[in-house]
Amino acid sequence: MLKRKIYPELEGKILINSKMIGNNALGEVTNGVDGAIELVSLLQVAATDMASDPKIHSFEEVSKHNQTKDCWLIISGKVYDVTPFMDDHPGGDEVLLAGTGKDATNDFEDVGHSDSARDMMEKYYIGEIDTSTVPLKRTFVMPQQAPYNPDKTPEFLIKILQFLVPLLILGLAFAVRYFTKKD
Ligand code: HEM
Repeated sequence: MLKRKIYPELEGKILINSKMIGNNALGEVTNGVDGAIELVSLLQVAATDMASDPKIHSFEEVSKHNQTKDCWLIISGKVYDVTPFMDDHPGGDEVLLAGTGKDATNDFEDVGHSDSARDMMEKYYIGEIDTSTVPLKRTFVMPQQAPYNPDKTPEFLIKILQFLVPLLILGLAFAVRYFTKKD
């Protein structure tokens, strides 16, 4: 018969992607067959809990964490608290800070992060983003074309001058000729 044992010390610190962390807990549990079975069920419960009940954060809440000492990022619908990673990020803390207050997925993907960088993210995962609270991306709107200007005054004036100026020159030429002939 199975002897059920409870491991309160395991609570909240056992699972990250099916890998157990915490040596004490692992040692204690694997010492006995009963314990191992219990551990499996504990892990299953924890895994189910984690999978079915991630914390949902609103965009507004996440956006408030926008400092070096308190920095949350939204990447691919997930929320990461990268505060402990600020000093160690190979790309520097400034790019991480610049990724706050928005969906940083494109920033993250544009860099072409390695698989090990992606594995690392699990460490900082703190929940999902409530997508309905994320403001729509600002899309480029073509500026309205300047309305057609029906006022053709300058063009009209130029056309008249183009016609009048040669006439004036011609008139002047005739006048000069006329007066010089008289002399
Ligand atoms: C949880 C989030 C993040 C993690 C765990 C992470 C991790 C890493 C790691 C491990 C590298 C080294 C290269 C590699 O292995 O790919 C790296 C490089 C880099 N990261 Fe991140 N990163 C994160 C978010 C971001 C974000 C949001 C940006 C914004 C643009 C960014 C920008 C960069 C840049 C520019 C480099 C290149 C550094 C270089 O090669 O000169 N990272 N990141």
